[in-house]
Amino acid sequence: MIHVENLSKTFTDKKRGQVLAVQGVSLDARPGEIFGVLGPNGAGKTTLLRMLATILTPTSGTATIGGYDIVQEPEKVRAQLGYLTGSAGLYERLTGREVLRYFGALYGMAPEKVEARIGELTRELDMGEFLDGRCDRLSTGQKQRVSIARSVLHDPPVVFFDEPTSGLDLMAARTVVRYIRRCKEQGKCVIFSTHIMSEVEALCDRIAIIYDGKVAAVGTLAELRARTNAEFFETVFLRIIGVEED
Ligand SMILES: Nc1ncnc2c1ncn2[C@@H]1O[C@H](COP(=O)(O)OP(=O)(O)OP(=O)(O)O)[C@@H](O)[C@H]1O
Repeated sequence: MIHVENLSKTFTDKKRGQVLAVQGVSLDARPGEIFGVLGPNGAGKTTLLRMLATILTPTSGTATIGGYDIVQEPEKVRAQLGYLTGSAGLYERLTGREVLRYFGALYGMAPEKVEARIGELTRELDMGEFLDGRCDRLSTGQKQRVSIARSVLHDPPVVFFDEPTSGLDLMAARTVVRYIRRCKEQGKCVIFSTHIMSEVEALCDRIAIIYDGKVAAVGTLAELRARTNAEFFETVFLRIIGVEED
């Protein structure tokens, strides 16, 4: 479903000069798989996802989503994709339901289809109590659920969740994690970026550890444990990125 080959992105920064944010990343992810992208701050996770979502143009390399090339066929790629970013703002004066209806129209969905999806997502994300409240009065966790609903409203086969639980309390994070599992059950290909080890352990079928813009390792949890001869996932991670443990 996702095929990435030797993808790189270099930024030119006034102060830092050339920033090699992503360097020669190759990976594949399949339908029904939760693929974790794990790495420390600044590793290049967001840049990688933004290239795949056709928001940034790669400096070199190629990638396809559902068989469509991210540079040649960006509209087709976007139709296959739901993308939840940390910075997604909601329209404060609208209710959650109004936001979803508005985005349904932007996605070009028929109104009946939009209403049916809103019903489904209200159940799946437990939004019944607050969907008709104005967005500026919602809690952080409630806003996040509306943002998730907005990003998957068109029922895309591929979803990217970029640090979806960041800033959420335990209960709100659990709702999001449950929804990510549900996406997998529905056969979607889920790319999940985080630096929270416990979420990776609980959720991901396979994991790419990104460090300094490169894939330092990719595999199942069991494969990564065997490769590093470690059980505790923090130790696995530190050994892969070559940092000595205390
Ligand atoms: N527009 C830009 N111009 C210059 N440098 C950038 C730009 N966007 C990102 N970078 C740099 O590219 C590198 C990778 O950043 P990126 O945001 O992809 O990392 P990340 O793994 O998502 O980190 P975090 O977990 O902090 O979100 C960093 O050094 C960052 O400062």
